[in-house]
Amino acid sequence: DQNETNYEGLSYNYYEKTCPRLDEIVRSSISPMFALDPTAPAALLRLMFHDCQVQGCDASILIEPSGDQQFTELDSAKNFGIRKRELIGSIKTSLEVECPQQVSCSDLIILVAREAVALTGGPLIAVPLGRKDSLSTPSKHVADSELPPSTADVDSILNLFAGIDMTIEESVAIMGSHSIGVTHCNNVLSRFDNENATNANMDPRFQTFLRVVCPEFSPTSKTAEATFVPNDQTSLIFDTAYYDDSIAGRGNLRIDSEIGVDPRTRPFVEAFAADQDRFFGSFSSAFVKLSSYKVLTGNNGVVRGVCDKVD
Ligand code: HEM
Ligand SMILES: [Ca+2]
Repeated sequence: DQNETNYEGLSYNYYEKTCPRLDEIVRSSISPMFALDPTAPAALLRLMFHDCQVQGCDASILIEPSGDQQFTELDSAKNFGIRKRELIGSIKTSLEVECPQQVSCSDLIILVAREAVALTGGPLIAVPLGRKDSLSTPSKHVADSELPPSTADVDSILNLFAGIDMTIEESVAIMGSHSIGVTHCNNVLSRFDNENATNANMDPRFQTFLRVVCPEFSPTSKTAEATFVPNDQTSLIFDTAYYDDSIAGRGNLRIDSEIGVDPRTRPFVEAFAADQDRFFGSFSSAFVKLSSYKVLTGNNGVVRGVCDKVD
């Protein structure tokens, strides 16, 4: 319930005294960056998921290699395509002027993801704050095991999100994140194998389109890693087109297609395709759950001075 002051140890007025203009500063810093690169909001929404999914929302994904710590989360192949992390660091730098040592990098990741949704046409989500950043060194191994593979199916994502206390409706709603952004060709090649379960519910004309854009046949080839397809028909706008595409067999990934046919998820895909308000409502509660996953609060973490280094 968003009216509660506390949620998982976080609160809706956490920076009221220590950084009262936080929301404005974040918005006015990020919106010119988004204007400069309209594909950046998608990158930052995905960044939130990939941070939260690996040892909780603790900004572990931002840590750069240093000293004897040579491998970081970014070295995991599951983090292929993660981009724009540097924008968090640059907002942190401007925040340090007005609110030195106050705002955690993990809260910034959430606030920026929230702006990414709002500024592309989605709901403006009230998010509870007060996360602390991790002190532990980041692990490629944990990223490998905790992030879903690009071939994930309905069973596996319902399991994953049930672990974050999401309903099936919320699980289908959070997948609506794929309403913005891109998928690189290396992640869609598995869907050309017509004997394979990964290409269930695929419109043959859509497959033809994908084959034209993604002609490389080795997923590790440089061409496959450099070319991409849009996530839905309106990939710069946060809307319900993702659900229309799913129903029509135009989903890029196995999960994008399968939610449109699986009897557990299809009713919600249809409901969201027909009712944007319902999608936005369910998305908002799912976003708060995901962004509160295993957070560090109080003395369990720190406020890093620089986002890409463990203090
Ligand atoms: C749990 C099942 C999920 C799977 C299997 C999955 C998989 C993927 C894959 C393979 C890509 C393409 C990356 C690339 O080729 O560059 C992608 C992109 C994306 N994902 Fe997911 N994802 C899942 C859930 C989520 C969630 C929960 C969110 C957000 C809360 C999210 C947000 C995004 C966004 C915004 C993009 C576009 C990124 C960009 O344009 O750079 N995904 N996802
Ligand atoms: Ca993390």
